[in-house]
Amino acid sequence: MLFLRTPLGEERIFALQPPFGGAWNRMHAEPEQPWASPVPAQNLGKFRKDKDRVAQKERDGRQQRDGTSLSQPSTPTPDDATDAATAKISAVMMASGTSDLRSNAATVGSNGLEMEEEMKLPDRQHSNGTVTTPAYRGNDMSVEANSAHKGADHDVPETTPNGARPQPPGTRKGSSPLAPAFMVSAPGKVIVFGEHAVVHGKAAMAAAISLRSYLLVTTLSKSQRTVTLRFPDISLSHTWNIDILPWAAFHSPSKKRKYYDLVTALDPELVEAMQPHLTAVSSDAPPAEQKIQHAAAAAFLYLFLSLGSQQSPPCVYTLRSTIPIGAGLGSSASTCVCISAALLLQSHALAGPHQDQLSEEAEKQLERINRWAFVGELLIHGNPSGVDNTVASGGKAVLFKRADYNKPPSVARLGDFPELPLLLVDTRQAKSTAAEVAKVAHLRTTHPAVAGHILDAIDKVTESAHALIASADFDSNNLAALQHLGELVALNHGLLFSLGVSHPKLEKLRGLVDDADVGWTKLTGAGGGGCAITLLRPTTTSSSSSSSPSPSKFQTLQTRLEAEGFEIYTTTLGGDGVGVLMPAVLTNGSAEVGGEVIDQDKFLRAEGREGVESLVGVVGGGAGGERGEWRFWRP
Ligand SMILES: Nc1ncnc2c1ncn2[C@@H]1O[C@H](COP(=O)(O)OP(=O)(O)OP(=O)(O)O)[C@@H](O)[C@H]1O
Ligand SMILES: C[C@@](O)(CCO)CC(=O)[O-]
Repeated sequence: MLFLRTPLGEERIFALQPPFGGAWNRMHAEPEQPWASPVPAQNLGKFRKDKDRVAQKERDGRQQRDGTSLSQPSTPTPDDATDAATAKISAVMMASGTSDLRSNAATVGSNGLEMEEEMKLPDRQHSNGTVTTPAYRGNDMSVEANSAHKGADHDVPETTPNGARPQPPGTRKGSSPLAPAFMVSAPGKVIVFGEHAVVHGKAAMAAAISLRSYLLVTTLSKSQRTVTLRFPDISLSHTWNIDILPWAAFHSPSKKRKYYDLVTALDPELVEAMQPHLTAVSSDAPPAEQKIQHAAAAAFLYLFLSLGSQQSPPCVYTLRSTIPIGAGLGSSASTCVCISAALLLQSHALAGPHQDQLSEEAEKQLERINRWAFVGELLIHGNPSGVDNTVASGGKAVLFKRADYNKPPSVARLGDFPELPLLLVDTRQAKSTAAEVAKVAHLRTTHPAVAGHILDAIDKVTESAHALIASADFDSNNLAALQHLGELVALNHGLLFSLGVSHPKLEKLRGLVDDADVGWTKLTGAGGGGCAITLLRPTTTSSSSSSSPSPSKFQTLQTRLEAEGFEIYTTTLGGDGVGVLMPAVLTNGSAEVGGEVIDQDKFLRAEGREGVESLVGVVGGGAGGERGEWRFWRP
């Protein structure tokens, strides 16, 4: 039987900050947008089962199915071979500290992004007397992408009437080396209190989990004018020709957004301009599968067109996740955070996380990533509150509230976790967040007074839980305190059930846990399937450290849960948010000089969740501890 734990291995939950209001602030219940992708449950279930099979297919070199696919980036040209070798050498040199590519960092702004805000970042005085300018130095991830970028910039011809800048076939760019591959990673989350109500302006309490998505960014030879997605978890593999993408629409003066803008809604004209480039994605896949793939592709493409430029380096973006998809654990938000962070890094709009980074600087970078991740979530969910991407960006635990969608949300970081033993179980009934959120919006239209009261009641539950946990004398080993919190958990579930977002499998799960009398259970995330959390009851009434029900009770429960086909997850609560591995090289006990270079092939070949974690996991490595090569923005 497994628990959610803090990174220190303790079972804890949050010490909360200032009180939050319960006002009914906003009815944010627009109908689902046409580009949002309700994900049919049965298909997501299939994807989860098939994850490894799909990865195998990728390994077997399955060809892309879409009509617009270009040459497979994995088939190297002689130029590629030279560039790839150079990139590997650069990566290893960087990893072993024998190369200083930082001097390349001076070129900025060639990506079309506005750079003036970045220029305002304060220089930092180090204890040794040196000063670094955060955007361009330190352990600066953005630097290396620059060389490829600059080369592209020089050779770009005038635009054609449709705004595209065609590349003459066979054109050989300048001889700058390829940017080494790098990775980003972001966590999933559990919502402890307040899901759905948070979409309607109430507060929610949520924490990062240790299940994560990992995105590998591999730069191609400049002679290839392509951008490729390889998302094997959802059987998506697609290549676009960079030069024919709708840059003119996205970069017209009235449409172009700055990398630090707060974008709270999608631009329908831009969504429209993207459509022809999405229709070719997985065009021969079954419709339900295609919806899932289109949602992910749309999120990527909108961000790529917003943050990149026609001079963006040709790249392959390979994503693998250990988070079950459509299970309420924030898989989409984690994906969007990875994409946002990678594109912002490539656009030189972020200083990579580095030692001695000031808290406010880290916060600013995270905010930037989070804002664009929210835009990705708009494409997948239609109407997200932003809590998932906020946790996936910043990690740890938060009390989140978005009263006004035109303003940034209020986010109180919950720095300290009181002990709280939780059990996380997945019904493996896949669902669509967009569909569940739309259900609640519909209920608000058909039964406004009743639905309004239910949402208000959820707000009160979150408020009470916050007050309880934040109180100085809260002790999760104390039965009375835990009983009180547990009752709030059960109340929250009952209210979510009333909103119509539970599922027979979630009720079955709850029944089994109730029968075992081990604690209090609620669904977590959007519901309609997916996961539930159980706050475990202590076996003793004393404040002893043994706060869990007896092993035999657990054993019986575990057997019964597994017999129903439910899956019990091991994870820790409150870990780091988005992280960067630049270059994509890990020690991994490798005999390779400078460490093991993580390339596409190795990454795709990693077997399942364990394989991904043991190859690249932010925690994993030989001793199972944190891998020091991963860096995080830590506010
Ligand atoms: N590993 C992944 N690879 C590619 N795309 C993914 C991946 N995980 C999620 N997605 C995208 O996100 C969508 C799932 O989002 P959805 O909101 O329905 O589930 P969730 O984020 O897991 O749950 P919740 O929002 O309740 O936490 C998928 O349809 C897909 O488009
Ligand atoms: C159901 C919901 O409240 C949580 C999904 O994880 C939706 C959202 O907040 O965007």
